[in-house]
Amino acid sequence: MDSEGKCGLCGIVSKLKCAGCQLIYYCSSEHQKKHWRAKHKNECAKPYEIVYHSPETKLTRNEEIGRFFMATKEITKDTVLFSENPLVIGPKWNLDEYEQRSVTVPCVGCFADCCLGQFCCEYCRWPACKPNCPGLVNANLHGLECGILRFGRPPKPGDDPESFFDYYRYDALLVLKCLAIQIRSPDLFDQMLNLESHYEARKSTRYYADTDERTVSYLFRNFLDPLQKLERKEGKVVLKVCDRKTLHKISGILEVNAMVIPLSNGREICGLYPIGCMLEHSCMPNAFYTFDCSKGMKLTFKAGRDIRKGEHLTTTYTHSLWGTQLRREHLKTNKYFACKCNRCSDPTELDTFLSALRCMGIENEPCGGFQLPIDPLSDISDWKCNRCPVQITHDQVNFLMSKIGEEVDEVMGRKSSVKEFENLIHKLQNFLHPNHFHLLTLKHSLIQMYGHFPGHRLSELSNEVLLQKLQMCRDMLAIIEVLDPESFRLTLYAGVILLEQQAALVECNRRKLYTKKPGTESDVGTENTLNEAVQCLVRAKSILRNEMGTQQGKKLMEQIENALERIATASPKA
Ligand SMILES: C[S@@+](CC[C@H](N)C(=O)[O-])C[C@H]1O[C@@H](n2cnc3c(N)ncnc32)[C@H](O)[C@@H]1O
Repeated sequence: MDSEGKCGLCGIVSKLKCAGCQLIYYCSSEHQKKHWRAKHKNECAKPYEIVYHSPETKLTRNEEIGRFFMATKEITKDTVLFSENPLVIGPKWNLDEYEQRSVTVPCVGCFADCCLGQFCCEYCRWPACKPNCPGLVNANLHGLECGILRFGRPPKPGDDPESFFDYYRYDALLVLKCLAIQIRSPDLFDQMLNLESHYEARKSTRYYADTDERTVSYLFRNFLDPLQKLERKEGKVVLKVCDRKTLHKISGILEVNAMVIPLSNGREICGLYPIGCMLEHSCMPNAFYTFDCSKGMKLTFKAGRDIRKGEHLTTTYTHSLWGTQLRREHLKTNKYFACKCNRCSDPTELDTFLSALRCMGIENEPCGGFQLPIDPLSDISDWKCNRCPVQITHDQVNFLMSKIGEEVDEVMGRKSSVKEFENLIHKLQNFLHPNHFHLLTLKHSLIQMYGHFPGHRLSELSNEVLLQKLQMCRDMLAIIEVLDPESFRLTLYAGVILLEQQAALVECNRRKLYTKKPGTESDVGTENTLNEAVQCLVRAKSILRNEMGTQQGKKLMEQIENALERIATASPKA
């Protein structure tokens, strides 16, 4: 029987198919031509399609996920899925209190660090890195909002310093830039407003209240009210769409869709990519993206592993090394959905035990088992031991986790000593599974302190501590292998561990110290230790290949090359 499907343009059931991709049906060649010009020429032959849920396109509906990408054929690992230039880029829209009151701010032209009150754009007086920064006259950068910012009344030198922080709220700039898109292209503006904002759900949150004061009222008070006053006076309209609801909607769109772009100066900015943001979330995704800072922050999505026909293309919106409860809370609060992926659904998190707590047993007599959530997809689930009948309530788990979280943040947030890290790890091991994500965070720092901190250089470490460092590296890599089996997400994190593992192995070799063979109880000779060190570096080089656009990736690669050279020089046969 001939196959049939709904016409890509009008939805009538038809038999004629696009000869190129064999995926889209048409009722007539006229509709095929129209659809080709309007849309399909950009999609044909691509190994995926965007599945819409709008009534006009009559394609598969998925009310919960909304629009998403689906593979229309097999896709092999590393295939470039698409590249896209940003619709808009700008300073981060979500600054913490410290950032809101910093005198170092991003240049409005190029986002380089600059000092409040030093240089500025000669038209709107907003801070710039230098008076002739090329970004100031670039229509896609500062050109977008400069005309509106000129309506403001900036503070003058000698004014109360508070008035500078209050006036130059650069976290509101991205919202203003998005609003200004309508001046350049009403179509692009409509496309932007068509992105998901979760406007209704967001209305009852504290983000809405914060945005109302910090961004919406601020923009009207300083720039948009004066602009609208002039529009009324002169009978001309610059911004056809300019109301509080639209600004809130744009804020929601940024919250749900904007991507964070790390710059080489260490600063982070945000970009909106209307195609890129269509990928749905999974805590075990199959695709990843990189930014090319030399090409206007062009985004490129690639397949992280082989993807089967019919699979949704997925990326991660949250932190892969957080435990399930934290990831799900983050997604719920910031992206307004409850993740139900395989990893979230499994109490053991794919046997990593990343969130597991030690069971205290009956009458504080530990049974050796671990407490895991009974229903990991419920926000109020109680937990039960995987060995004895003891259960603990959701409130007890929450209380313990928030106390532990505070202690970890406190130690991580300042220049803590090796001893302080060691002590906290020692203490938390009484409550948490050795793989618990809080312990991983602390151990990832500690392995970088062992070998580098004064008094703890490699040659100064005792044999016991050196072997401990090696073991921590091996344990962490084993977890990463489960959470990122194809090595495309946790690459910098893993690269650092591999480099440290290599350093520990080289030192073991120098001391003629035998190490445990991974996964067994037997020891490994020293010549194998050096081989293992080289393998670590080779693996690190391979997994870092997609990080070469980042400053951190380049720096790490340089350290890896140097380490390889050192080993080759010291032992030409290794
Ligand atoms: C960046 S947008 C993705 C595009 C969106 N689906 C659309 O139609 O505009 C993120 C939103 O998509 C939905 N979403 C993404 N991944 C999801 C998932 N795994 N489960 C449920 N909803 C998801 C949520 O509504 C989320 O706030």
